[in-house]
Amino acid sequence: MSAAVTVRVPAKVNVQLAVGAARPDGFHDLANVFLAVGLYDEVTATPADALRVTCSGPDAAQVPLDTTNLAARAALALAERYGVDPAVHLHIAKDIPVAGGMAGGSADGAAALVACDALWGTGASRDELLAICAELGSDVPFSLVGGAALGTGRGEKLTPIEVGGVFHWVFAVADGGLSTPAVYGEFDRLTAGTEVPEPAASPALLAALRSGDPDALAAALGNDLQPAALSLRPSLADTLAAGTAAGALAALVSGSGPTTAFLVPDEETARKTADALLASGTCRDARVAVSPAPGATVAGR
Ligand SMILES: C[C@](O)(CO)[C@H](O)COP(=O)(O)OP(=O)(O)OC[C@H]1O[C@@H](n2ccc(N)nc2=O)[C@H](O)[C@@H]1O
Ligand SMILES: Nc1ncnc2c1ncn2[C@@H]1O[C@H](COP(=O)(O)OP(=O)(O)OP(=O)(O)O)[C@@H](O)[C@H]1O
Repeated sequence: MSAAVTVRVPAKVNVQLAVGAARPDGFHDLANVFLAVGLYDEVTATPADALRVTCSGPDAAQVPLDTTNLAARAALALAERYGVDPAVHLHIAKDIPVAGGMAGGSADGAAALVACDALWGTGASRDELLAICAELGSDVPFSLVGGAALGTGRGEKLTPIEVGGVFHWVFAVADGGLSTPAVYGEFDRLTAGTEVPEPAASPALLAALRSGDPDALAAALGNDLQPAALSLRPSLADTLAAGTAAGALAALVSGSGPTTAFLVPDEETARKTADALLASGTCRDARVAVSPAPGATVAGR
């Protein structure tokens, strides 16, 4: 057995993000329908003299390498809970857009947790790992489980959702990121003085996922953070329009943005839509991916 563990972990898109009013703790109750998509980071954990994080990939310069990195925080949380020395080198091979609303940091947190658990033989149960994930961030538990799930509470309480087929997506990567707290703050500003309804999962959306029917899913997609992301980054409207004109069934902001997501009927339309988005000059990159994708999985050791 080699003394290194590599874990592959997917990005996510929120096919429904229903946001309630701000809670006293500053978080928002959600009905958050997560779908894991096949864009992956890989985290490799290797024994070392001290905790160290490195990162490779086109966006690596934007990733913090100190203990604010969610991968480092995951290793520290696991080590503390099981009385292990957290001396580990975590290398992140980053392919998920950074600060793009696709849970890239959360993915690395979940992957590091699974990798360190395997490396250290802590024997943590799935529920114990999920509890650590929830402490690290609202999106982290979903990065661990993957597939599709409804997240309630602040998004950390998961119920698996059945998906009856493969969905094809294009993701337009924007220049620069958007801060998740800033987008929730803008949601609060835009909804101030209005009655924000209790968030609830859409039965039509759940049925569309179950049936695997992309037209039905296109009709049911929704993101309550989209007006806030567009308010902070008005140019995203041009990206949404370019993807729709290129033949996407539906277009929406991915989570807190600024990545935009385009649901397309098949692989060929995905490639054409990605080409058209790039040619439109309204995004920095366009990535093709399928869903659902498996959660954090040991890929090699
Ligand atoms: C937008 C989404 O990506 C959709 O899945 C998530 O709701 C964000 O999840 P995340 O990045 O894991 O967020 P966390 O690290 O838990 O919280 C960061 C900040 O986002 C805001 N936040 C997050 C989750 C939530 N349900 N309500 C919130 O208001 C809070 O200001 C919080 O301080
Ligand atoms: N491993 C990591 N990879 C990327 N960013 C990280 C990581 N750890 C911490 N961060 C910090 O988190 C911020 C948000 O990055 P991330 O890529 O997770 O955003 P996001 O995809 O918009 O998150 P979410 O969709 O969960 O709201 C970054 O600007 C960075 O400072």
